Amino acid sequence: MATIPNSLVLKISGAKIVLPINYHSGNSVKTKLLPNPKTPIASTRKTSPIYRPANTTRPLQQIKSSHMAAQIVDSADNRISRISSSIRVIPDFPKPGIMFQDITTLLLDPNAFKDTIDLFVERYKDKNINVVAGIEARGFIFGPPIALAIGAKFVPMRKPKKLPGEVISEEYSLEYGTDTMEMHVGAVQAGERALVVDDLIATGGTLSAAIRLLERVGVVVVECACVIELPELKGRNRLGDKPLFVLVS
Ligand SMILES: O=P(O)(O)OC[C@H]1O[C@H](OP(=O)(O)OP(=O)(O)O)[C@H](O)[C@@H]1O
Ligand SMILES: Nc1ncnc2[nH]cnc12
Repeated sequence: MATIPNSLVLKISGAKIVLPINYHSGNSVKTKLLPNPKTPIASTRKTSPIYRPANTTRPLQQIKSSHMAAQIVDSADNRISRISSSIRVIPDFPKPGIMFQDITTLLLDPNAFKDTIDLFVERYKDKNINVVAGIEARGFIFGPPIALAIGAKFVPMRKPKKLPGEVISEEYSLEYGTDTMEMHVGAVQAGERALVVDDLIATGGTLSAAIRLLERVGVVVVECACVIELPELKGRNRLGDKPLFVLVS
């Protein structure tokens, strides 16, 4: 059986350089090793939304629409374009027709990851926030560094049957079916001020469940923050009067 190479070895001036080879095919993603996002790759984020035909494209759009409440990211801030271009889009994952916004390539680029956290910290450091509520799973990546930097506690909002203590739960609707989010009883106190963090808002069902869960116990939800918004899905309409701050849409 033929062996498929997983790296390319170059010798330049006596130095040996090993370059990983990435394999992509159809809707099964066979990535041996993810590329450094600084390396130009065809699938780097040039289009955004999912849940629309995988062959439609539109130019990258940064945050500047007036209808987006309280969004003061300077569109001239080139950190936003670096963050945007470090997010990889995988067509047809996890199923045909979906353009999956893959933030793992952003995490491979320490500058883009740091810029992402810095932009959130700059926005929230003086907002008297006591709680950063992070949504499983990808909200657990961005939430904790923000919480540490602004001096807030981190509270995980988890999928069912993951938290060992007593929980309160909130059911929410997905595009197909329902899911449940849980939070430990006693993790937050009435009157505390929370920021809800996730990587992405699509239909808004997940963030709206997190808001309900926190408000049920008297927490003030100051804002929701995501790296990515899929605006076509109008998820922010499900957040009621809660402001949503996003870096890339
Ligand atoms: O706005 P919505 O339509 O509710 O979708 C957004 C949610 O979907 C993704 O999580 P997913 O449910 O795929 O879970 P995962 O992070 O554990 O993969 C994403 O990380 C958000 O949490
Ligand atoms: N298009 C998408 N990419 C990544 N995560 C998602 N969650 C919901 N839609 C998504």
